[in-house]
Amino acid sequence: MTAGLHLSDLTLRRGATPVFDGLTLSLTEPRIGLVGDNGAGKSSLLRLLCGLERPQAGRVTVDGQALAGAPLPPGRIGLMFQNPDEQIIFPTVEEELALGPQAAGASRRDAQAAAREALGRRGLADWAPRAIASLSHGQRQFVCWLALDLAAPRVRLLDEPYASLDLPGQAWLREEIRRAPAQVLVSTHLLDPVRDFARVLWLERGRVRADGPGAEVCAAYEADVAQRVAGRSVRPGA
Ligand SMILES: Nc1ncnc2c1ncn2[C@@H]1O[C@H](COP(=O)(O)OP(=O)(O)OP(=O)(O)O)[C@@H](O)[C@H]1O
Repeated sequence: MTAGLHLSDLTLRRGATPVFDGLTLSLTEPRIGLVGDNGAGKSSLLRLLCGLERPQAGRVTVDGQALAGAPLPPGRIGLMFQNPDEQIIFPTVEEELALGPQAAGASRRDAQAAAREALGRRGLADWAPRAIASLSHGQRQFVCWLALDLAAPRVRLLDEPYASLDLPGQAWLREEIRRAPAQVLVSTHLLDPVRDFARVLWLERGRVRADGPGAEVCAAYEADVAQRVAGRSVRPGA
């Protein structure tokens, strides 16, 4: 088995818009960051890696198994969506968190107990019966992370998980990611959470502009943005 995520010669188009054209990557490091401007292709890459998006050409394998065709065994790979409302399907926190353990074979009762235990361990016991609709956007992002943690896939893909989190929430999630017994890929516009990652990819219009240690790649991206700002050549989603 070839452990990790491998993309070979991948082409993705959306209508007339080319997103990736012949992208080849091997992603095996335990922590990988994805940075880049709006529209660079970060979400598309994560969606391809978990099979939510099908390429027009090329191949994606997860731990040696091709994504096309049969679904992956449960527990292999999971996505924390950029928008929590696209991820959450149940009306209460406890029900949502119980989904992962139930899918892995736990009884409803044991799954709900696991959900309460996970919340209690984090000082959030009172969240169990709460209606999702009563939570803020950032609080829903916590729920999405906890749901992924309880589902415990070997690979976790996080799409802008810091987007709505306050400073304590960002610190909390960084620590959760640090301790997670899984390979974690994080797409983010906040660079600090990935600066110390062994590997960060800077995507630019569907291509890898830089690939290397987080500190170096983040500094290069910041320098490029500073140069564009100084040259008045910034525009949204460049
Ligand atoms: N639903 C869609 N329909 C058509 N084109 C899309 C759709 N979603 C994204 N795209 C296009 O695909 C390309 C890659 O978008 P993607 O969402 O992957 O970028 P991103 O790097 O995640 O951006 P952001 O930082 O804004 O989340 C862009 O050109 C974008 O306009």
